[in-house]
Amino acid sequence: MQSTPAAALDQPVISLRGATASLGSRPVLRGVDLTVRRGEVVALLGANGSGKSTAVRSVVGQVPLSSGELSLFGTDLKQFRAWSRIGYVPQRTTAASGVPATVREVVSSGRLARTRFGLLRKADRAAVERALALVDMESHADVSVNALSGGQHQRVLIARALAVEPELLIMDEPMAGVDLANQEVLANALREQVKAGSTVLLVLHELGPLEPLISRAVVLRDGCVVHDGPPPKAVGQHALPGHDHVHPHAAHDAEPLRTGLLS
Ligand SMILES: Nc1ncnc2c1ncn2[C@@H]1O[C@H](COP(=O)(O)OP(=O)(O)OP(=O)(O)O)[C@@H](O)[C@H]1O
Repeated sequence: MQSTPAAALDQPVISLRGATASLGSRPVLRGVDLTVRRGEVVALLGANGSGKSTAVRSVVGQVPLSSGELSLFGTDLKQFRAWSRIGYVPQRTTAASGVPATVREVVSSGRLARTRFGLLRKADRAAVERALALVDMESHADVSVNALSGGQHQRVLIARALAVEPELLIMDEPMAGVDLANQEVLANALREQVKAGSTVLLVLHELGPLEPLISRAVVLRDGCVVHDGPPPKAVGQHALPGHDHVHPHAAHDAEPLRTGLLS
């Protein structure tokens, strides 16, 4: 990870203020405020279509805001160039690009943002090996990505994002379609990253094995933030799939907090 001047440590890593964005003619973000501070692990939750992916895609500059403000590491998006400080794992993709490539080659491609002229030096190669080890894929390093299972693809994509040694890791539904054994490997990899001081923003459908790592949850509904605080605990009947969540701190007569977390 790069060293950061002390003054910059106080700046939020992500500051999104009053963000609005549309896809086609559809308003998808309708005034979203999202702050992620250094060392936090923030889960972005909400029902299908509530705007979670759009929010993180706007954070990484893939969806332009129609209005509002976004700064990364204290720098306005328009001036921000330090993309190698951010590792991004998009939603539902595979590590295979159609071009024959090994696991190590795909993970190495994640390191290119840190290199000059695309040349991997010793430290770069070491970072690639560390990333492979974090997701427990060293033994598959020379295997073609075309021969991997869905869960292994996800591990390779996460290793590709980790190879850049990001200060901020953004992952969009990293556990989607991943079996339990692979989920455990990913949860361990994330735990190591958090221990090393990374800041993390995760889009999640349910907290699952990542729950112990989450410091704060932001819940979206119809493109608006409806909760920003402690992660909701799915308990009893509400832990069953299909149930809306009731927040444990809500007043007795309060409306249930419908996160869509488990729907
Ligand atoms: N290219 C597009 N053009 C128009 N509408 C879109 C486009 N992509 C997504 N949408 C719509 O924008 C809304 C928000 O989508 P988004 O993917 O951000 O939601 P999400 O909360 O991440 O959902 P999911 O949990 O299903 O991934 C959805 O209603 C979706 O149908």
